[in-house]
Amino acid sequence: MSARMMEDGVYYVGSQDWDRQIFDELIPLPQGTSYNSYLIQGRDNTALIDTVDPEKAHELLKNLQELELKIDYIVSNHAEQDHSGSIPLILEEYPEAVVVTNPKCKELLKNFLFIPEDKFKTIGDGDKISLGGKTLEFIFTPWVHWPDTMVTYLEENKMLFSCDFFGSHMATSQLYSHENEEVYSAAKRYYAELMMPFRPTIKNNLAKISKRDIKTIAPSHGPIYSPVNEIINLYKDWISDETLNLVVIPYVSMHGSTRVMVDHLVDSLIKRGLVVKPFNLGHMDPGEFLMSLVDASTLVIASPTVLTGPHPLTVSNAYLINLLRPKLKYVAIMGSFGWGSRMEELLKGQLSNLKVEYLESISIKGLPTQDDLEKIDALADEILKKHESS
Ligand SMILES: Cc1cc2nc3c(=O)[nH]c(=O)nc-3n(C[C@H](O)[C@H](O)[C@H](O)COP(=O)(O)O)c2cc1C
Repeated sequence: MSARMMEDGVYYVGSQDWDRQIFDELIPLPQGTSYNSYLIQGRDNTALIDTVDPEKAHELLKNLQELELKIDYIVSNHAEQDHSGSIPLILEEYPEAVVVTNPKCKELLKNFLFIPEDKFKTIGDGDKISLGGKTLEFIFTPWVHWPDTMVTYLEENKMLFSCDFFGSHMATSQLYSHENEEVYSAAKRYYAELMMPFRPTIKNNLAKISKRDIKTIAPSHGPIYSPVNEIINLYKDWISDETLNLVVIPYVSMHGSTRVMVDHLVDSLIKRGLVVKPFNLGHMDPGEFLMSLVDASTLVIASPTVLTGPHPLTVSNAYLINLLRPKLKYVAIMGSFGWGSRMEELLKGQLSNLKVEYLESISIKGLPTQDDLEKIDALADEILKKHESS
């Protein structure tokens, strides 16, 4: 994508990555992604806000060359390489530029990219730099999602350059959220995959940045938000303690017995008026699964026993759930085994970060009998009771 003027003296100079399919070797990208970089031209000085993934450095450079401007400052909001990785190249091309960042980000940039000490201008929380008619304020937002994360506020334009905060993985020719409503679902996916563990710090930092009058939020991935109310309200909702009347059931079944249990539970919950989302861990979109955990009240993990413990797919997903710390209220474990199992004990040990109430587990030898199915109905009754009371 070529450089695009957003407002007088503010340009989009980033890159759309239409082809990228996976991020961090972990997160599938059904809509690609973008690395957003912005150029702000003041009367006296020019600042580049973040760069792009090194894979796309040539596009950033082309966009900057089109504009034929000098660069005095490269503001680095966050040291992760998808934003900072092209800084060394930009420093080579624009040797007069200095990297403006906070002390934590500076240390990381030195470690990741070998940027020399004399290339930095270190700023503190709330510090400002005037470019001449354009004033940049730096607001530290630690742990959204790394210790170094900060945002940059352009006072005159009421624009917040939020880096990963409010980001979405989406390649699109439509630069603004009002042109592409899909951004809100992509932003929820991004929140679920990256931001969910940082709910408490997001809460504080949202309050901190909300003290500014913000007309536009320009993140470093995905479309730009203008107006900003909808994304801010969605974030408030996601980080709140409120959960929905939703039961999420990740399951695995090798020979069908656990599957019979899951199918019965799904029917039983639907009959009781609950919303249910089953996910076959062997065939699911992990992003959809994690999005469902943003709002769910109850998680029921269903797995057969394999070599005394849960199936390895269950183990890896339980590990991820524990890291992401969704705001679940209730968890139940169920599954089929052959002769002896430690699945319940091992899974509970894996989920130690979750502040949840455990409902009674259901372990069944082989294929469920009529009695076993009644136990599953009793679990559905219990879930309904819990949801009604909370
Ligand atoms: C590779 C493998 C290892 C197993 N290990 C155990 C075990 O350690 N303990 C046990 O009780 N059952 C074990 N089983 C038996 C399964 O737990 C049992 O067949 C169960 O009913 C499978 O549920 P499913 O039909 O949902 O796959 C094992 C099965 C397989 C295929």
